[in-house]
Amino acid sequence: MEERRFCIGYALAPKKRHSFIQDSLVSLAASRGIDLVRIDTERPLLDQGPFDCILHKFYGEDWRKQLVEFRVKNPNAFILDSPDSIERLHNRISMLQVVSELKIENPDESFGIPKQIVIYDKETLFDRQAWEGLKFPVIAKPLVADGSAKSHKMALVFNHDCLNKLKPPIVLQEFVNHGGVIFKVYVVGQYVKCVKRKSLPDEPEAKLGNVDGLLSFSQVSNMTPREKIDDKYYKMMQLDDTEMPPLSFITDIARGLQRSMNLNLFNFDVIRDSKIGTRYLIIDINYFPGYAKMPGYEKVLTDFFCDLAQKKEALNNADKKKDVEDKIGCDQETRKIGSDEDGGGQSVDREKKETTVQD
Ligand SMILES: Nc1ncnc2c1ncn2[C@@H]1O[C@H](COP(=O)(O)OP(=O)(O)OP(=O)(O)O)[C@@H](O)[C@H]1O
Ligand SMILES: O=P(O)(O)O[C@H]1[C@H](OP(=O)(O)O)[C@@H](OP(=O)(O)O)[C@@H](O)[C@@H](O)[C@@H]1OP(=O)(O)O
Ligand SMILES: [Mg+2]
Ligand SMILES: [Mg+2]
Repeated sequence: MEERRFCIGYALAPKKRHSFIQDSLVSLAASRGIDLVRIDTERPLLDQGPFDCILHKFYGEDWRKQLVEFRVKNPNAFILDSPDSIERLHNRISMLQVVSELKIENPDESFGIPKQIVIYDKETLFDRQAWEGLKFPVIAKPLVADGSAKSHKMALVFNHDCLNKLKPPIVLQEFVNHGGVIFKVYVVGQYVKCVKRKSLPDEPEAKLGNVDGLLSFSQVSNMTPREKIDDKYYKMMQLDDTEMPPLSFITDIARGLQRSMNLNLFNFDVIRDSKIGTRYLIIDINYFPGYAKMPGYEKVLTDFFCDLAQKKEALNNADKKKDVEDKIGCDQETRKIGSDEDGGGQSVDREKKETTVQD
């Protein structure tokens, strides 16, 4: 009998394609019956395939429409992840709202988000009342987090004097001292992996020198050594000495977020408050992050794809069984109704299948 293969079409921007689709991943997946096939986003999706699953980090109205059409034609295929679920991560307020709504019972650790406000216009930026309760330094982050270079442009703000340089809409988030180390938690379906990365130093104003009230930066944890804000500081930093957060606590948060956001592929950034060593703050959530930086990413992703293949198989089998049952049911009905034409030709109203994968 011919081997049944599971075909995943991927639609990724060039940068992501180069980092994620590595030979090591493609060959491991292929050896376990999974084919990774590039989707040509310049051509209609429905002209390509067939695909059992679509993996995408690609935006735009046209792409959304194409996914809707694909879903109608392929109700048993998976779309990772649903554009509606991803959408929430494109706004830094809605992104962290899910964290605030999350309830996790844990006697030893607590979690939340830093104090923050959203500013839509210059006028409000200078309105001291709007700042009430917010302490300097703050980090100004673009409200929109759509993956553009602009959306990663941050600024550390130390006082009111340089507010003119900020461009709303922005989120102003209190800077929390956290020992210069950030925890990145990668989620792939049920899999959760927490790693350490370098971050901004505690008391940045003192550590980074005279910074004129405002210091701009972008993607600190991705920086190459040449770009680091203060190389001496990073040399001094002993990343290895930093204790990891309790894994079960992090896993609980990851699973909670996954459930409420209905996403399979994301990561989130966590910092530990230096003042309250058991308090963790979630500062960022990213859709389809740089998984290739995760140790052993090929196996993790391949295992996840294999799980999908099994789920798809189960769906197909359930459909086949239903078809047989319907056919039998239908034949009996036809026999009962006799010559009633409508009775025999009824189509089955199929249960709407979710394209995201939940256990
Ligand atoms: N409230 C905060 N307190 C202290 N440091 C922070 C805070 N918010 C952000 N940072 C630092 O700034 C960096 C960038 O912030 P953030 O993660 O929100 O930006 P991003 O551009 O969305 O990052 P990514 O590349 O992970 O998508 C963080 O990795 C962390 O080092
Ligand atoms: O490749 P992309 O453009 O998707 O970049 C993503 C980047 O992954 P990369 O390592 O592949 O650059 C991620 O890094 P890690 O959190 O894993 O460190 C994170 O910075 C995301 O925010 C970026 O997504 P964006 O916010 O820009 O959509
Ligand atoms: Mg981040
Ligand atoms: Mg981000």
